[in-house]
Parts: sequence; C-alpha cells; structure tokens
Amino acid sequence: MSADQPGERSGSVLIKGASVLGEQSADVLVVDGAVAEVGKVSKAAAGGAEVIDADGLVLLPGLVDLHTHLREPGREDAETVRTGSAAAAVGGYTAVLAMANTNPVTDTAEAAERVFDLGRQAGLVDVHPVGAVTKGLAGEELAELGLMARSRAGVRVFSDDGKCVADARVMRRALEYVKAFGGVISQHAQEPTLAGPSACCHEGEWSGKLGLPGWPGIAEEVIVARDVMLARHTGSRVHVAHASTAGTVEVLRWAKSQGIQVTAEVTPHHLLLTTDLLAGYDPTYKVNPPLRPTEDVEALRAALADGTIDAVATDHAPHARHDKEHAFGDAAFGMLGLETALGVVATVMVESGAMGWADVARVMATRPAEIAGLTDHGRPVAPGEPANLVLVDPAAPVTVDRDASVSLSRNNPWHGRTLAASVHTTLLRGATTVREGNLA
Ligand SMILES: NC(=O)N[C@@H](CC(=O)O)C(=O)O
Ligand SMILES: [Zn+2]
Ligand SMILES: [Zn+2]
Repeated sequence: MSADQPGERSGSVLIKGASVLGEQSADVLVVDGAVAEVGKVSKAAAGGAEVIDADGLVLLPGLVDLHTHLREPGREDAETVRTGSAAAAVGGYTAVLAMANTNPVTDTAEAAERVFDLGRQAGLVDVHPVGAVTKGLAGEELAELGLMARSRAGVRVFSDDGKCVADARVMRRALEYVKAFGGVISQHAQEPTLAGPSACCHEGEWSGKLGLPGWPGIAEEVIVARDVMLARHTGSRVHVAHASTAGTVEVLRWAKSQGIQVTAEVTPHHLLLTTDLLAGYDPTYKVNPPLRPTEDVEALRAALADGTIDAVATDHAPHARHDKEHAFGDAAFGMLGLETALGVVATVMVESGAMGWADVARVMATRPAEIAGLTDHGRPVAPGEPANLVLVDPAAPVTVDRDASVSLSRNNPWHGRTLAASVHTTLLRGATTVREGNLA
C-alpha cells in the first residue's frame, strides 16, 4: 500500500456487532486502513475510534466489479470517473474495472494511466482500467498489451467489450500474449455474422411478435465454445463477459470439467429481467446481450449458485437521454447497474435461499478480485487485511428511484422495483465513502 492511496490517512473505526459474512457476530476494529482486530473489542479499548453500530448488519468484503463503463474520456455527459466511482461506492463497491470502450479507447499505456489517475483523484473506489485487446477496438491489430501491463495502471484484464474479438487468429494471439504476465482476455461473445449490429432482441417468440431483429443465443455460444478451445490450446485464461444463455452455461460446465482456464460473469439484469419486458418497446430494456427467456435466467441462477459462473458483474452502461430516448431499434444498448447490483443479488439469490451471504462475498468480491489479479480486495475479514469493506442491511428493502442516483445517467431498469437489501456503509482502506446509504 503506497502512501498516496486514497483513504489511507483515516482515523480508526470500530464496527460494533456486525454479522461477518452473515455468520458470527463480531466487532471489527479498523486502524490505519487495515483490519486490526476481529472479535470482542470494547469502545474503551478502541480509544477515539468512530463507532458504527452494526447490529443487524452483514459485513462483507468491499465489492469488486469486473465490468463497469465509465464514460470518461469522451462522454462525460453520460458518466465521469468521479460520478461512476460515486455510484460504485453507493453500491458497496471498493474497486471497479473500467471498460476500454471510451473515446479515445484505452489502448495505450498513457490512456490506461490517465483513467487510473482519475480514479485516484476521485478517491471513492479503486479504478482499474481494462485495456483494449485491439487498437481502437477494430478487431485487427493487437493493442499495446505489454506496455499497458507494465504501466503504472498495471493492467491485467483486456477486453474489446462492446465488440467481440471475432477473428480467431487475433484472439489466439491475444491469449498467447497475456499469458506471459498472467493477464486475462474478457470476451464480449457475439458472433457478428449471427448477430450483427442491428440485432437487439433475443431471437424467439418476442422478436417475432415485436418485429425486432433477433440476437440468437447461439451467437454467444459459438464464441464461448471457440474461446474455451483457444484457451485450452494456448494454456491461457479467458473470461466470459455477461454470460446470458443456458447453452453458454453448458459450455462453461464442460470446459471447467476439463480444467480449462475459463471464468465467467453474469449481470444482475440477466439474473432477473426477461424478454417479455420488451412488450412496451421501452429502450431502457435494450441491452447487449439482450434479455433472455425464463429458461436462460434459471440456468444462469443455478450456474451462479454452483460456481459454474464465478462472478456477478454489473455491466453498468450509462447513456445520456438523447442516446437512449429513441425508437427501440435506434436507442443505445445498456443499462445502469452499480447502485442496485447488491440489492438484485439479495433479492434473486439470497431471499430465495439459493445463496448465503458468504456466497455473495464470493461472487461479488473474492472471485472478481482473483480474476482481475487485485490482491487488496475481496480478502477475508481478518487482522492485517486492507479495510475494504461493506456493511449491508439485509432487512431494509429499498424501492429504486432513478432520480435518486448519483450516476449522471437515468437509464435504470430497476426504477420502481423494491430490492431486498441495501448498502449501509462502504469503507475504502478504512475511510468511510458511504454512510447510511449516502456518499460520506
Ligand atoms: N452492455 C451494453 O448494452 N452496452 C455496453 C457495451 C457492452 O457491454 O457490450 C456499453 O458500453 O454501453
Ligand atoms: Zn459487452
Ligand atoms: Zn459492457
């Protein structure tokens, strides 16, 4: 931990009586940005520490998002590193991976360092830039992968997200290249001859009814199948971004059984929202990959619970009104996710009994940190560990109001829904970034 990291110069904090990972109740003393004690700590022993009464609250490692779109540089009207960081902190996150599809694209060491530095300046979460796989996301020439890896930003995750690395030869080379420094390629799996740029609705009953161009699940599955074979062939690591179909789950299950180095994420919206929401042609529900039918949603939930899918990642994709408020076919793809992800997971997975809070910590903090190579996030709540933590109120349902967001955008598919739990406090290296649900 270097001296200039945000939050480090904080005083001490005593978290009184939190349920650690939803299990035993303990007091957690945080001193100088790290966990100092876990157990029974009296207020007297904690000296002048700020005391947080955590009775009834669940303490988890700070959440880590493998898939965030901040729109800086280029579209600061939709989101900036600062506003996206604020949304992340409010959502219980302490680290986010910022996708490369900005303007200009994050395809050089300088561009990566710029995003990294903007994250430091905002000081609300650790912002780790994702590097582009190919120059300008054009899918042809490899970007400066090695230079980005060796830069101050220490890039380990590479993705052309928004676009698929469709060329198998380019994907093979990228996998070979990042293997040398333990990097990973996060793939937006969309075979472009099966699902082109106008494809905007799951191909099936609803695309027919609505007359919208179909985006079939097979367009995702053939890329996932190809990529796990390339990962096996190269001995390198591939990560499947926003897995959305039951067929993808089958491929993942097989690939993992073979020992292939593949990991995968699912978004909150693919865990709950289904194709029938498109009945009103509301572009809020236009997202890539598209919302899928119930059978897919059920397969994704089961895969998350049994570990076939490693992580929940938001794919937070803010868009300005004038890009989203169009006829369905012309609107931008994407929806907000950072502020609501934990509430959705609590609703879908915890309230239903499919997962406990320790599992939530695994899929929203520990595994994402491991996949991204972050060593100071997603750690156990134990002495000596960095105090990147979130306190969740499991008994405080919240009704989402898109206008209460700290994001600059309003493309929120959860507006008006009641989610089962809320974020109470977020700590970044011991400094309170969020207190009682609001930015500190
Ligand atoms: N998910 C989306 O629908 N949109 C993302 C790009 C992407 O994740 O593919 C965006 O950048 O807006
Ligand atoms: Zn994508
Ligand atoms: Zn994305």
